[in-house]
Amino acid sequence: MGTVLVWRLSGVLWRGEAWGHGDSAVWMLPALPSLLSSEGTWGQSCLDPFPKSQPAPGSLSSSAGTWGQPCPGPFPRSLCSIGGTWEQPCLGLSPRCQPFPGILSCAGGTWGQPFPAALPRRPCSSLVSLSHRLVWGHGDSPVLSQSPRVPVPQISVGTWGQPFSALLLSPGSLPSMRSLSPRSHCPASLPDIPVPQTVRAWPCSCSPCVPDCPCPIAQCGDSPAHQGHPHCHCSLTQVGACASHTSRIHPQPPLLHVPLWDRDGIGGITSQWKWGCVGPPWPLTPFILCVPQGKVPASNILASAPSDKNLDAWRELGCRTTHCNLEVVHRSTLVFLATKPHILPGVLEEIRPAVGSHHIVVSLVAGVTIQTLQRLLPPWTKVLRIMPNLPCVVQAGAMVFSRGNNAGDEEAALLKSLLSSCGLCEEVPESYIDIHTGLSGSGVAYVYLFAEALAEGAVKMGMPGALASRIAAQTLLGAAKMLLETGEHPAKLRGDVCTPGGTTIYALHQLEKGALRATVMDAVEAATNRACDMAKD
Ligand SMILES: NC(=O)C1=CN([C@@H]2O[C@H](COP(=O)(O)OP(=O)(O)OC[C@H]3O[C@@H](n4cnc5c(N)ncnc54)[C@H](O)[C@@H]3O)[C@@H](O)[C@H]2O)C=CC1
Ligand SMILES: O=C(O)[C@@H]1CCC=N1
Repeated sequence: MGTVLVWRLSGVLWRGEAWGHGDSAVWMLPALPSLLSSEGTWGQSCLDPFPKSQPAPGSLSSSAGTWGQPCPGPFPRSLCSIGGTWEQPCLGLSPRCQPFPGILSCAGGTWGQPFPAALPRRPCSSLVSLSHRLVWGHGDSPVLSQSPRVPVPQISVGTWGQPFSALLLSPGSLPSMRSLSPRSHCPASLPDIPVPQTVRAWPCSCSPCVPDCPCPIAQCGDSPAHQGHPHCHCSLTQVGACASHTSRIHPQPPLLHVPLWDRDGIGGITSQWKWGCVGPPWPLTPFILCVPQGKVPASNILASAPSDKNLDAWRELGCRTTHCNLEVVHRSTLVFLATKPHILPGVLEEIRPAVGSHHIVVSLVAGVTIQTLQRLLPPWTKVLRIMPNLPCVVQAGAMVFSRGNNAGDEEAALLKSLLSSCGLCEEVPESYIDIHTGLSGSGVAYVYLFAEALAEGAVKMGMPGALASRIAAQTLLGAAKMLLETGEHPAKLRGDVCTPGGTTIYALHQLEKGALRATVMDAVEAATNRACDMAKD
């Protein structure tokens, strides 16, 4: 339990209860909405440099002291996160704070227990929005289970590395731990999360050490993208030759030897292939997953979502479903991410500990860049980003995709081969993906609007609505088919329709007066910009 203390803050004397652990002693001031440390705010961006000594006698939680006891010595830079326990001095590198909220005790560790794996070294996050989740802030990571050893007096809403909210809950109002856990839906039989078991130097090529290495990323260790970079061929000997590398630690991918897939060459997928889909919209994803084409048996597809809303429809197709995202990752090798964009970071944080080097993760989430996906997933993850459109459902879709650092020709060819049955599928530079979203992913909706308007015009002139809709759709289909089959520019085909002085040119005149062309261009631009902006949200 914390100690009751009087503390001077900004010239005002406060009586508060002090408690804390990890990088900072924390002064919990009942009168204030946040947890304040003497040199900062709990959970806010770390002070840099971090104070090396405790600010006052009676402060808490040093490596040598215990919770709630005065600190007998200098404050350590941080408590242990690699190779030791929370309440022992750090044995290795320690991050100052975790950027990702909600990671459970650093991928598998428990409160007061040794951590099984290295933690990612990343800068502290700046002040960002609150997580929706309730967490215990502790040490370098939020912890979702109550420590039996440390009677933390309060829980607050927030996450490590992020500001705590004004709300402090009393112990009596604590929700049950089960409801706090993102894994609460997971079956008890779920295998252990395969966290990396070893920590050793990863072959790397910091430019000061190995200037001729083709790896383009200079800042080894500080850049997640560097770790396991496919173009990095330096040997461990070279790494060892570099004094500045000896202290660098890179996580290794989990040592899993799961057969990837049985196939007869690229694209010859057999029924062994295991697909997973986290956050499945209906009906787009199952059709992208080739269920109707029989490329992948429905029973090999496992989809997860928190509610049954969309899952019912998946089950009707014969797919398996679960409410546990981790289960999808555990049981699949190809994992599609298809949640709404704002949900995705939380989902990545949840599945991250289970992602191994055998997984191929394909995101179809609009606006979320490969860089973001790679940052939020382990450094060895093979990431691809794809943007489909709704007509994939009738095998007349238009898709583009790009690959991340670890995805090679094989993964790209595999994806293309599988998804080609849903329509056009092209690999493009990533910068085209947002444009494709504006042109085609969203573009389908503009065309539907146009189809609706065509039909309504006909209804206004006296045609029954159902017939008008069918004719409008057939008109669009035929016009699109001619574009594709003749290869002509649309302006040429439009000219072919216009009889001089006839009906079409009168209609086109009206459309030009309504600025149809400029409006549609504006629409594509708006959707593209929105996709770019979503990446920054
Ligand atoms: N609808 C379309 O035509 C296209 C959609 N997309 C992308 O597909 C994604 C889904 O879009 P919508 O069609 O609006 O989807 P939706 O709302 O139909 O589906 C989202 C799914 O995510 C599930 N979900 C919510 N929270 C979750 C969690 N924590 N874990 C796992 N699943 C969770 C929901 O239950 C739902 O099944 C978006 O990222 C969008 O950008 C991409 C291209 C086209
Ligand atoms: O409206 C959206 O954000 C998604 C992306 C493309 C189509 N629908």
